[in-house]
Amino acid sequence: MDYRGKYILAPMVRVGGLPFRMLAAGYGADITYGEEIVDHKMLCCERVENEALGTVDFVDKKSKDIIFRTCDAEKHRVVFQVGTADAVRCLKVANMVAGDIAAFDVNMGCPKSFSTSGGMGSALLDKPELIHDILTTLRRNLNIPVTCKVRLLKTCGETVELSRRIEKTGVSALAVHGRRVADRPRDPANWDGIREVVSALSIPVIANGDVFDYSDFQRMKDATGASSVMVARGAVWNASVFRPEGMLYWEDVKTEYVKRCIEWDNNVHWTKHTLKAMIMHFSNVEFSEGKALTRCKTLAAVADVYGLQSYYRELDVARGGSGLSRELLFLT
Ligand SMILES: Cc1cc2nc3c(=O)[nH]c(=O)nc-3n(C[C@H](O)[C@H](O)[C@H](O)COP(=O)(O)O)c2cc1C
Repeated sequence: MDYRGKYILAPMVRVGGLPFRMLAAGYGADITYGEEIVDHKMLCCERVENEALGTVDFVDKKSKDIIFRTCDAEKHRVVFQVGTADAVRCLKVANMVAGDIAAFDVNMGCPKSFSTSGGMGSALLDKPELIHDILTTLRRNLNIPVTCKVRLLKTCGETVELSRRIEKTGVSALAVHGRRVADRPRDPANWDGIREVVSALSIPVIANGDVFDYSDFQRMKDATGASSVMVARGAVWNASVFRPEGMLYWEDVKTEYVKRCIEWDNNVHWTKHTLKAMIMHFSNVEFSEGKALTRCKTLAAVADVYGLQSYYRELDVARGGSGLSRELLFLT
């Protein structure tokens, strides 16, 4: 995987499933990260080849929930992001997925308590020895690129020092979210802070924070000197942010997203969550569309809200009545 000159879909919990990644890639995303998945959760999974859908699924052995779904078409660009605080567990997860992905990333930036309370996410930023242990273990044992994603530390000097230590582990790239742990999403991302890291390192740096428009990708590259640029919220609000020709109307992008969810038989709860995140930016989930979505219990019902019931049925028939048709049985 070459990390230079790439426009990248950021990891996003409950958003970055296969349908959203394929949607973003269709609009031009070069690399697409999956959502962070905690190592313990992955270790309860088994790898299943889903012939009806043409996907590889990592399925929880007990609940049968699909924890990670991918497919051949994205194998060269999908990055699996793990939440971990332990090198051995992390390597076990990496070995499970390495044959199905392009690169393996460790989340060192999440400030949410569900992550930090387990010593994961941004809690790792205070533990450079553990970071070293995790990254060198992965590097020694994997044949695919290993990367990590961090936030800025309290001072520029601290961020640069940690970034240099990370570089020494042999990672292929470092993603830097230009906010500190205490910053809120509404606080402006500190592009100058990212530039300091870029100046100090030789490996590609992926700059992240406050890209909302296609022109922002180049603006951020120019301002930071970063090799590549990553976008999160801008992509949720309109995944066609990756289109060089300009963004498409957000309602049309939303309908395309529903089609991708039907195509890849997405979990209905995740589908609704992402659609609501899209709606919230431009409108209000208390309006009729949001209320109709809240009532949906199946993907077929979501398809109905967006006038895609025949699309849903066509795909189901084409698959000879697989996972989708099972869902329809519940409806009748
Ligand atoms: C809905 C949502 C979910 C996120 N989940 C993750 C995640 O799983 N892993 C991660 O490293 N960062 C996660 N983030 C942080 C983003 O990847 C990104 O660093 C942050 O939103 C800043 O980029 P932006 O200004 O383009 O939104 C998430 C952000 C959002 C909005």
